[in-house]
Amino acid sequence: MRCARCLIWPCRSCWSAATNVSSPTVASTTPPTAEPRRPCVAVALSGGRDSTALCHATVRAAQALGLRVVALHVHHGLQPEADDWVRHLQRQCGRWRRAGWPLRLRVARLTQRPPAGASIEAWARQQRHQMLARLAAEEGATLLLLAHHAQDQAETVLLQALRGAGAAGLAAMPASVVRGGLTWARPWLACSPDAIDHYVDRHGLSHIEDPSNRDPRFERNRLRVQVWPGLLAAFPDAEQALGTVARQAWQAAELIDEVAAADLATLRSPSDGLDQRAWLALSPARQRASLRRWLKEQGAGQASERFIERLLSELPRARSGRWPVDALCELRLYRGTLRLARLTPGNTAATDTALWPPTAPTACLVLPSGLGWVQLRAVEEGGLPWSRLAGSTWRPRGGGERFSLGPDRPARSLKQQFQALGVPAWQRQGPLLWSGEQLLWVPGLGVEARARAAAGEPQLSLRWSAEAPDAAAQQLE
Ligand SMILES: Nc1ncnc2c1ncn2[C@@H]1O[C@H](COP(=O)(O)OP(=O)(O)OP(=O)(O)O)[C@@H](O)[C@H]1O
Repeated sequence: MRCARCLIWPCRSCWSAATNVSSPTVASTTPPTAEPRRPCVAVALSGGRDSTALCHATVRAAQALGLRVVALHVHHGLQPEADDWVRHLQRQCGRWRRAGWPLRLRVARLTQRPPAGASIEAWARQQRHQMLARLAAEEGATLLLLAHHAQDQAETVLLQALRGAGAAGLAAMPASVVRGGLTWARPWLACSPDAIDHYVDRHGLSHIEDPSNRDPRFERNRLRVQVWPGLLAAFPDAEQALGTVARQAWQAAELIDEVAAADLATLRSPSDGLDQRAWLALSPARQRASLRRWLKEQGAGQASERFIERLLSELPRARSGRWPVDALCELRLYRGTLRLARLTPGNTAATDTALWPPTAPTACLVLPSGLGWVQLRAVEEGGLPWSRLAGSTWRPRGGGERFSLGPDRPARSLKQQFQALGVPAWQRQGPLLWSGEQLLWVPGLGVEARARAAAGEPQLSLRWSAEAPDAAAQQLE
């Protein structure tokens, strides 16, 4: 029997190491099922080709090893075909179970909807991961398998590179990571999709085709359809080479993090702030790394490259100051110590003022209340007057708003105008800019006719996006 590291068929020692299970009597929690208490492996099963193959291979191996398998499927409630997929999985898993295989299917349906302005892809991923972790815990599984393969990994490296990511982003998806007691593993991360195809054909496996995998609104699909075939034709080894980039970036990221941790041990003030003088004594590379790690430890998330560079240029001369990190927190320098201040709902006004209205035309700004990001650019005509920004506010679409495309054109509903201009659905979800009760600007439609700047007046154009243009590296997918 081949081992998981050699792909497709796992061996007893791999399962034992990954599940941390040394004897069949050990199971972490009581499963809500009448199954005998055998160690349990969970497989994240979308129903697509790869996870179907992984589930099939896992159950075959598990049967020989005396393990039980639970296939976890998350119904996002976003696509009309999703109910059919569940029925397909129930039939398929039912057949395998009747054949005596130690398999059980758990399906969970998400009841929440993505908030207005959020990236649907990122929201679905985050919700799916939460749900998978919960179901795995309920089933007593300490190992969860995902079916990403070498091409998925290569695509992730490329996408991260195109976002300008550093080592942590280029490290792409880890082959295995432990979170909250659950090991998330990708046993096929070095496996080519052709090998999976071959496996699917050999075992005559049926699987679903998710039409959203071809939707060009998603950057991964554009890369897969428009770029990947040409790239492989010109560089046949691209998949392996990009996999190597990921592994090397992972090692580099680990090293950077270790150095940062050691530096932080000497930089931290007694109140968990950052000592400005000690920090300034470091080399710029170590300043960057320690600042990033400290911000992450403080709960500020992954700081953007732009933000770190700004601090590196401004902190050496600063005696005091405030730097907004995002809508929820800001960095404050006072008496030589940097601290992260969390802006609670009671004092978010401070954040809003810090972030909006902006003072420079080239900024990329995070909007308050998770409404996304906006980029500004000075323009000569057809823009919004700078003077209109004072006192302006962002609000999600409420329904009933009317918008006029030109001075002599009638005001019509946003839906009609979006349709008239062929604005894609994802752009219609952005927030609207208001001045009191006057609508100023709408993503995809632009400046409202009555708000447009006169010739010669200083003016700007706006561009909205749900995600930060240099979005932070996603470690899980
Ligand atoms: N709805 C879901 N429920 C459970 N697991 C999922 C779901 N969607 C994705 N996954 C897991 O995440 C992996 C990667 O997701 P991705 O969206 O790239 O795959 P897919 O195109 O939906 O299907 P597949 O990888 O099975 O061909 C899947 O292989 C699967 O293990």
